[in-house]
Amino acid sequence: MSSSIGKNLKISIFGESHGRSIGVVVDGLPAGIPIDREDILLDMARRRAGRKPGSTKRVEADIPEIQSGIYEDHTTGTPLCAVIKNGDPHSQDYAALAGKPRPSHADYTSLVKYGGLQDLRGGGHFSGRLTAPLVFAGAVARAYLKTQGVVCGSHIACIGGIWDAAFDPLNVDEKTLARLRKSDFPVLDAARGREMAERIEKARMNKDSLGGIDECAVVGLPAGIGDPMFDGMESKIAAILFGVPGVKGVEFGRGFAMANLRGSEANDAMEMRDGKPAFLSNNSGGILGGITSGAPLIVRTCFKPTASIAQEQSTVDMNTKEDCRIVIKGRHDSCITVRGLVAAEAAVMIAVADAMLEGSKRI
Ligand SMILES: Cc1cc2nc3c(=O)[nH]c(=O)nc-3n(C[C@H](O)[C@H](O)[C@H](O)COP(=O)(O)O)c2cc1C
Ligand SMILES: C=C(O[C@@H]1CC(C(=O)O)=C[C@@H](OP(=O)(O)O)[C@H]1O)C(=O)O
Repeated sequence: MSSSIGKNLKISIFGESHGRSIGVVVDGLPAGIPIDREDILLDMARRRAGRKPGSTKRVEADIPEIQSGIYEDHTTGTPLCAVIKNGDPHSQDYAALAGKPRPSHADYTSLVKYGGLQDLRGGGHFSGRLTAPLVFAGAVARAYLKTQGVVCGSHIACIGGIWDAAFDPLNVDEKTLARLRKSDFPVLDAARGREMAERIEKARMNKDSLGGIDECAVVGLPAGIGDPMFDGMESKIAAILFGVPGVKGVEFGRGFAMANLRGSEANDAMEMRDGKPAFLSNNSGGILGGITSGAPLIVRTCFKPTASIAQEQSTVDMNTKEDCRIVIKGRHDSCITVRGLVAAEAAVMIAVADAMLEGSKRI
């Protein structure tokens, strides 16, 4: 099933952007995970549209209504279902777009696949709105990871050519991760953050959009989590990340920059420190052979510029089979990277929790 994923922690996301509601079923959670409602709501609020730079003006409460799986603030061990209402759809914004695919949204491909039977309002099931239930599932995964001493956080690494400082890949400070989680525009260097926000506003004024990169770190992971080949940490994480709408690239550690390094520069040398193996660098991003090394896991996610821009654009009329021009009305993010960060972080936490819930491979 395309909107379901996971081996040990299974998630299944349902709904359409302008339907009655969206939601998720999370299965495979152990019983007894303490669930702090406020902490879940913090992640929901971080993703929610609003006054964040680059955000759509669509106003949704994004309060998950728990249907099952949590009792007296603990997981019960049975399937957890949460439903999130859609309260503010403006479906009339999409009426003029019927049969005229927005360039670089999923309109064309979904029309071809479903023959026009798909719900095109607000992008339907393809909408970034579906990351609200993903973020809920991620927040539950966060609660499980907390019981294991594992913490995850992110910052905006790059928007519109402006780069934030990078995480120190060997030593990601948990206090910094906590601070970033409380910020509407999480960056390590505030001045760079202001420049990014200005670029987003400039793009919006020019009826345009911007892409960007988010950097996520997972700390406290023991060495030895994950599996080789197709169930490796990179595969698991990337599989969920590429399910987030707008994601076009994922890299771990030094990622694509590794292409231009020598082995002597790229290798993460080791030494014994206080009787334990330790790394002198972390270019591998905490993963070797698909298995965690014990160094922080570092993953960067590239979001494309939002497809729905306000400029007039060329497309085709699928009904008349003629070229045409469209002007997209409605409320759109001018930079997905800002709110997408929370969805990317959720994807990483779900994948890591899935791997941690795998049984031991040794007697
Ligand atoms: C949080 C979030 C918000 C998004 N907001 C918009 C938006 O307002 N307008 C838009 O055209 N695309 C938006 N997107 C991206 C589209 O949903 C996405 O580009 C589209 O479904 C096609 O999928 P693809 O880009 O992965 O191929 C958003 C994505 C996310 C994760
Ligand atoms: C609703 C959300 O984001 C939406 C994601 C989105 C898209 O095409 O992905 C398009 C817009 O939808 P609409 O046209 O209905 O306003 C965004 O507002 C949300 O994140 O909660």
